[in-house]
Amino acid sequence: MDQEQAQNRISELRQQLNEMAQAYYESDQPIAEDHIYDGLYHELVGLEEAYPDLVTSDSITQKVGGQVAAGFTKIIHDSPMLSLGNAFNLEDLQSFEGRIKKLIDEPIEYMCELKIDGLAVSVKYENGQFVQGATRGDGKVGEDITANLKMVESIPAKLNEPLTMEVRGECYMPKSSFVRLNEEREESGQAVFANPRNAAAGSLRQLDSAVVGERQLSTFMYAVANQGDLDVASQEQGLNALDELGLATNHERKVCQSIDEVWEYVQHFQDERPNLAYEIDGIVIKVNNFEDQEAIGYTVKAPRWAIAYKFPAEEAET
Ligand SMILES: NC(=O)c1cc2c(N)ncc(C(N)=O)c2s1
Repeated sequence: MDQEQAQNRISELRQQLNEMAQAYYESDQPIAEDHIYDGLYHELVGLEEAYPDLVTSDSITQKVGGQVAAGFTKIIHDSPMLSLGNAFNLEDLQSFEGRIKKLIDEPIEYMCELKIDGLAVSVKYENGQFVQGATRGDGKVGEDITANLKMVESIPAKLNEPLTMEVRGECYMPKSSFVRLNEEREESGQAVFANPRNAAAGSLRQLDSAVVGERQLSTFMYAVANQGDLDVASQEQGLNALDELGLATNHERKVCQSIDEVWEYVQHFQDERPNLAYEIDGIVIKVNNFEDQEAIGYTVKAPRWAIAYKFPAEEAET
């Protein structure tokens, strides 16, 4: 089923379910057997999970007992969750370095990290306790998914140190969990997810956090938004500190001394991609030293000291 077919079926289901609900809740004259209503409702929930872009706040699945559920409360991020500029070849990476060298005299060290194909999340700790989880949203305003992120095992409820800080990372569904989930959905006649990223997004948008617990989601944390109590001078030190605190980071990272070395890393993981337990869609390359990052600065929507190398789209499997 493609997105258009899904949209049509979703509209049909919403129309039918709204009529049934109105008859049931408002005129107390059910016009359909409960099991018919439940079947249609179950199909709609499955379709909306598989196509999170088609969920609308007025959908009956967002209502509890007849009125629109609060859904997720909005969270204004303390600092914006920025996007990344893109590079598509070695020349783009060399141009990236050229721009930086105009601003920084001494030799530049890069940190290369796998670009995880999931959902960006913000996780806040106060005195070491997990207190709030949010989606990226539009970068400035996200959704409070604290209850859902509490169900993600790799996000510790308590850090190894009583620190107050905000950490950001990617929540993803491992490939094996994605395959198993789609097999289960296929068997129960529900729409399958197109890819692990949609499956993670669909799961984290669930109002019922128990569902999240069944989905084997995981995370790789990759940035400290406000260093708070953390005393680190580089991305490398920052990630090592997150490891020591008990947070999950991705260990395929590498400090590189030149763009040529970055390019070798990029080529290696372009080949390694099918063997990873999770989907990646590129490599994130960052200036390692935090003082250099501050000197290089930001554009309106992205850091100048980082870039995302995007892998070419995979050939369709023949
Ligand atoms: N939009 C962003 O800033 C980022 C997005 C991602 C991503 N999807 N995966 C890994 C990293 C990383 N290791 O920094 C980043 S950074």
